[in-house]
Amino acid sequence: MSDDAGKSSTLHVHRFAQVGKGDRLRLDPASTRNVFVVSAEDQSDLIRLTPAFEQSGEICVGSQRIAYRIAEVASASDLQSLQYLEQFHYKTAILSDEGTDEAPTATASVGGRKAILLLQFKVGISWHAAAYVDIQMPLLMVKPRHELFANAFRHPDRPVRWEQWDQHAMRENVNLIARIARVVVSPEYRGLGLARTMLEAAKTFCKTRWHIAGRRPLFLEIMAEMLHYIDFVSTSGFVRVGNTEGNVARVSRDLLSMKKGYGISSGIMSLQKKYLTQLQDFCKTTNRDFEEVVARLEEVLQTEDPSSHLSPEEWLAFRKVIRFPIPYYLCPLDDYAEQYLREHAPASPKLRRNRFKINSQAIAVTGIRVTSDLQISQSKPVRLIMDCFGLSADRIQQRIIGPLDVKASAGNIIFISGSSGSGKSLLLRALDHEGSYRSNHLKFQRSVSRTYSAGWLKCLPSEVCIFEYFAEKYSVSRSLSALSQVGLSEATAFIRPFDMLSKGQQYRAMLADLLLRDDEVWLLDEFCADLDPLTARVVAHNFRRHVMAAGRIAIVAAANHGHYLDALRPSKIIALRAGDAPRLVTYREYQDEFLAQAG
Ligand SMILES: Nc1ncnc2c1ncn2[C@@H]1O[C@H](COP(=O)(O)OP(=O)(O)OP(=O)(O)O)[C@@H](O)[C@H]1O
Repeated sequence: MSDDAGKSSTLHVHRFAQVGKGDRLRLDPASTRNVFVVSAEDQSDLIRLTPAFEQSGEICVGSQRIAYRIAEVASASDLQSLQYLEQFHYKTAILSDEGTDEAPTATASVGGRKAILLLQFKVGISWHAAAYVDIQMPLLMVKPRHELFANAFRHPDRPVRWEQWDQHAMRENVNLIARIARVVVSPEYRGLGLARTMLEAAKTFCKTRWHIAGRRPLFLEIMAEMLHYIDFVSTSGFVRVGNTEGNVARVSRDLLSMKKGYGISSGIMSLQKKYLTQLQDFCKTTNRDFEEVVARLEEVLQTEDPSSHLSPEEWLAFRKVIRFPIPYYLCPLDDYAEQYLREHAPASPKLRRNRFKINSQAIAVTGIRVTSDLQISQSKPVRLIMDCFGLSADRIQQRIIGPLDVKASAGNIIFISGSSGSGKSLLLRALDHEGSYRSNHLKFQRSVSRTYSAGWLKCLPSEVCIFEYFAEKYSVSRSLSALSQVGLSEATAFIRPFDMLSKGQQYRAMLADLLLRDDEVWLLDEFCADLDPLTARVVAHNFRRHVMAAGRIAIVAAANHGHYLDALRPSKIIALRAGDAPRLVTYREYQDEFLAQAG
C-alpha cells in the first residue's frame, strides 16, 4: 500500500481478508492493529479490516454450555480444519449459469472476494472445528432476483438507486449482494442448530466487514436444493423470492445448437460447453447417437417427475446437464432493504410445516404388577446353585414390579431408572397394554383408564436404503426434519440400507421413524445406549422438544443416563430397585437423591 505522499509500505493480512486493489485504507494512529477500509460512499464510514472478525458464544444442551468461537479463516491450522470439514458439505449453490460452476471447495480459489467463517467448539483446552459458512460474491443472473429488482430501489441514506434493473443498474449494484455459497456442519455436531448460528454470523459479518470496492452489501442471498424440503433460513430473516429458472426449458435446444457449433441465447458459454462434452462422453461410452440421446432427454423433461423415467446410467449422465429450479432467498442487511423486501417480495407459498398429529390426552395405568413364576428343573448344576444359595422350593414365584401406578399427561417424559435386572424392560412391557409380548413365566397385571397406542423402536427394512424407506413412508421434508432432529444428517448414511449403519446410526434412524409415527405413547428401552455422550445429549434435548410439541407421552428406560438426563429433563422418574418398591420422584428430587450419590 502507499500513503498520500506515495510512500509505500507492506501490510500483511490473511488470505481471505476483505481488501482489494484500489481500496483506501485508514490506519489507527494509536494502534497499528486497527486497519480500516474507507467506504467509497461515505468517507466517515470505516469498514474494519483488522483485527480479523471474531465472535464467541455458547450453545446450551440441557444444562451443559459449550463455548464456541466463530472467526475468519486466517491461519494454516484454520485451513486444515476447513479441509477436514469440507468433506461434510451440502452443496448450497448448484451448478448454474444463474450460479457458479460446479461448487469448488471452500479453500480453492474462485476468483473474486470470499470470506469463510469457521466455528470451533472448546473441548477441554483445545478447539474442535464444527462448522463453516462460505460467503462469496453474488451470481450475476438470477431470475427471481431480476424480477424483484424490477421494482425501483431508492435508498434514503446511501447513493444506491435504480428505477429498473437494467444492464447499467446491474453492473453498478449487483455487488451490493453477498452470497452464502455453503453452510457446512460436521456430523458430530448436527442437531444443535449450528446452521442457524452460522447464518447469523454471516449476517453480522456482512453488515460489519463485507464490502466490494468500499461498498457495503444490502442483501445476502442463498439458494439451495435443500430449501425445497427444509426451510433452515427464514428464521434468520431470509425471505423467499422465488425459484431460480434452471435450464429445463432450454437444455436440449442449447445442446443441439452447441453441437452444431452455434452459440446459445443465454447462460454461460463455458458451462454449456462442459455440458456438451459430458453428454458426448456419455454417448461415446454407451455407443448411442447424440441426437437420439438429446431427444430422450427432451422427452423425459416433459414428464412430471423426470428422474423416475431414467435408467441409472441415464440419470447419472443427465443430472450433470439438467438444472432444476431451486428456491432463492434474500436477507435484508439494513432497514430500507428490509422494507423493500417487505413491499416487493412475492408472497410465496410457505413450506408446509412438518405437522405431527398432536395428542392431548393423559393416560393412567394403575395396579401394575409383574410377577415371575419359575418351575425349577433340577439338573445337577441347578442343585449346586440351590445348595450354595440356600434355595429350597422347587418353584420360585417372585414379584418383579409393583404395585405401581403410572399416570402421565400429554407432552411429558417419564424416565425409568434402575440397575441391571431391576425390571425396567418389564415395566415398559407392562405399559404396553395391547402389546403382543407373552412369556409363560411372567404374569402382567394392570388396568388402564383408556386404551392407547404404544410405539416401540423397530428395526427398519434392509432391502432399501434408509432414505428411500423414509421418503416413501413419510414425505421427503418430514423425513429430513426428523432425521436431523435425531442428529442423523449424513448423506452417506442416508443412502445405505439399515443393516449397513453403525449401531448408533441405526438407533437414531429407528428413533426418527418413531418420531414420524402416530403412536400416542412411546416406550423406549436402553435410551441412547449406543450413542456417544454429546450425541446422546443432543438427541435427548431434541427428543424432549418433540415430545412436548407433538403432545406425546414418552416412557424411557436406561441404566446409564447421567450424561444426558438434564437434556431430557423428564417430568417424573420411576426409580426401580430389585426386590424393593419402586419410587416415584421428580427430576429435582432424583438429582438430589440419586445423581448426587452416583456423582
Ligand atoms: N421372560 C422372563 N421370564 C422370567 N423372568 C424374567 C423374564 N424376563 C426378565 N425376567 C427377569 O425380570 C427381571 C427384570 O428384568 P428386566 O429385563 O426388566 O431388567 P432391566 O432392568 O431391564 O435390566 P437391564 O438393564 O439389564 O436390561 C430380571 O431379574 C430378569 O431375570
